[in-house]
Amino acid sequence: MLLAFDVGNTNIVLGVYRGQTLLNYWRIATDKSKTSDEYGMLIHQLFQYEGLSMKDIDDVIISSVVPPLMYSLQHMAYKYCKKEAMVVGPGIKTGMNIKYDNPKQVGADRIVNAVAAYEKYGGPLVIVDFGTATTFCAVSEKGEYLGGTIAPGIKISSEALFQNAAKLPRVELIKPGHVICKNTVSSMQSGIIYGYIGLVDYIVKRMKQELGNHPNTRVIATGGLANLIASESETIDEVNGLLTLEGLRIIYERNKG
Ligand SMILES: Nc1ncnc2c1ncn2[C@@H]1O[C@H](COP(=O)(O)OP(=O)(O)O)[C@@H](O)[C@H]1O
Ligand SMILES: CC(C)(COP(=O)(O)O)[C@@H](O)C(=O)NCCC(=O)O
Ligand SMILES: [K+]
Repeated sequence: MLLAFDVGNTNIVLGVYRGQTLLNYWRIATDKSKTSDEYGMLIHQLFQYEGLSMKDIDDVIISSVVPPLMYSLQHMAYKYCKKEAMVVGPGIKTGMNIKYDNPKQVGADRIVNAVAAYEKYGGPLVIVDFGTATTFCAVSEKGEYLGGTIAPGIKISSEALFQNAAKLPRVELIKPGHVICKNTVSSMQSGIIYGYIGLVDYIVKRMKQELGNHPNTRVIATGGLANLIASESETIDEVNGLLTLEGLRIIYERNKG
């Protein structure tokens, strides 16, 4: 079995594959203060609950955009799975030509998403990942990673309103159904969610233009808050919440000894 980790700034998504089949996946909080033993025990319990054993893990792959957590997770893999983790980064074949000024600068999660989406849907592609930040990535018809856009995430945008304006409360991220709102909470919900739908559709439209208005450009959304926006966005074709785990499995296959 393969144990795959997608370490984001808010959540770690981990999944277990037997061959190409995803047996289970879980979402746990990203906590920079947790030790390798704490992660080991947490994962041990998640496994146990599903009748799985960490002793059956043959390989571990990690993609992370949170460098301070790498030591704990790598050490956890070593101690509890007896495996050296494969880490998405320099030296790993992704099969994708990265056209960033400095390819090492691109977040590993963005490349992993692009690999999975290109494998599944072909190019050209736009991938939108609604995480702590919202990232947009463009992939060419030939499968080159062309670059993209990084915007403040939905949750952190709404937290910023709450934290910086004394009379604005923390609000639940639900759609109020209209934009002429008659109270503070729905006015904020409208600004955050409908504002965000506008942001997404505008960036995607511009990205499609820069991709040459190719008629077959597909737009795939992923990440914790994808469904909230995708349901009213005019540009998102499909939500695939498991894109990052799928990309990790594919990259593992391309690099295993
Ligand atoms: N299933 C879910 N339903 C609603 N919100 C979610 C869900 N999963 C994650 N979130 C929220 O979505 C945001 C982004 O989550 P995630 O995609 O895990 O981010 P990251 O990859 O940056 O860790 C977070 O604010 C998180 O609280
Ligand atoms: C843009 C990100 C913060 C998104 O991370 P996430 O929201 O998934 O936690 C991450 O991909 C990152 O740190 N990227 C490095 C900068 C870049 O991609 O150009
Ligand atoms: K992510």
